[in-house]
Amino acid sequence: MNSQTQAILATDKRIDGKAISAQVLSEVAEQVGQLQAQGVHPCLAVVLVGDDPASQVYVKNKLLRAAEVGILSVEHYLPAQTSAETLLSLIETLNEDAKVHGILVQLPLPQGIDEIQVLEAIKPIKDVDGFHSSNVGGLSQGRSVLQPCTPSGCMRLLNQVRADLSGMHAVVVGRSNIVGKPMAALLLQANCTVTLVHSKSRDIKSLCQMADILVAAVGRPEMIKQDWLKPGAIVIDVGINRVEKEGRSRLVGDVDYADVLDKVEAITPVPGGVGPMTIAMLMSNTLAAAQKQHKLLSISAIDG
Ligand SMILES: Nc1nc(=O)c2c([nH]1)NC[C@@H]1CN(c3ccc(C(=O)N[C@@H](CCC(=O)O)C(=O)O)cc3)C=[N+]21
Repeated sequence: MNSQTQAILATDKRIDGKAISAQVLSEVAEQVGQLQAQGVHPCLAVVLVGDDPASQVYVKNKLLRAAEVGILSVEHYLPAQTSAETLLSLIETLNEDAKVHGILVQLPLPQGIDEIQVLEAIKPIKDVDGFHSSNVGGLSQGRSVLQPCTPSGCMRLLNQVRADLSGMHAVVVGRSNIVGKPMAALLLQANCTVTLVHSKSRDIKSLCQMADILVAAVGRPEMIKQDWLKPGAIVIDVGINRVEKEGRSRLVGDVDYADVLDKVEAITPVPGGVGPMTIAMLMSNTLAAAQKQHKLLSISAIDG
């Protein structure tokens, strides 16, 4: 095999999150256009507390994507010392503002603010992150509710490789409320056998070796190597780790991409995999929230 063929084969295995997110965004843009024609202008409110530089970059990217698909946005930047009362009263104002369809409070919040209390204050129908207990519970019951963006983006990427995931063994590494737990719920809904692995699990490596689908969401740079995988596994890498390599700052995932590439059927790169999908699903959720608030979408289970 010459190196060019090898390169093409290698690219074939790469699940192109950038391209797939562009597809999602163009579908969203089209539907936003239809809503606008009916006089509804979908609008996302983004709240950022404090001055974490990574959060500022993420928020900026979200606002750029919103503008591209025709979703309006309002930004609220609050200082790190903001009290819980001030933040809660802003959320109340946004809840009551009929022009605002989606509310996103960027995480993590500064220390001293109770994250759960803040997320619970957002009206479930405007909860485009899917973090309110009503949406978390609805997801676990298999109802059609607003779903967390990163896991739903991962499902979209998986469905690009296989339309039907029934009976596959999915191993999710990491049990966060934002990724691991909702990811397990979505995979279960797609009829996978699901193993949720975490820091207290015994023999993590051999659990990973059982995976037809491996979802890595632990935040440990390049932890997963070739010998952790079953041949032909499908790998979704949620990790975004900034590391110093050859004197430069680079982003790497939780999976050692170069090491595992030969062994997998398909794998998401970092960057250009799950990250762009997360933002695309946020736009899709904002559209769905606007449709629902104007009774143009019959998601029976999302209520005010
Ligand atoms: N309430 C809330 N909702 C979130 O969805 C949320 C959050 N808080 N806090 C932080 C995390 C992280 N997150 C990312 C979104 C896009 C990329 C992304 O687009 N990444 C690019 C690279 C970006 C870069 O170069 O840094 C990529 O992977 O290709 C990454 C990370 C959303 N989050």
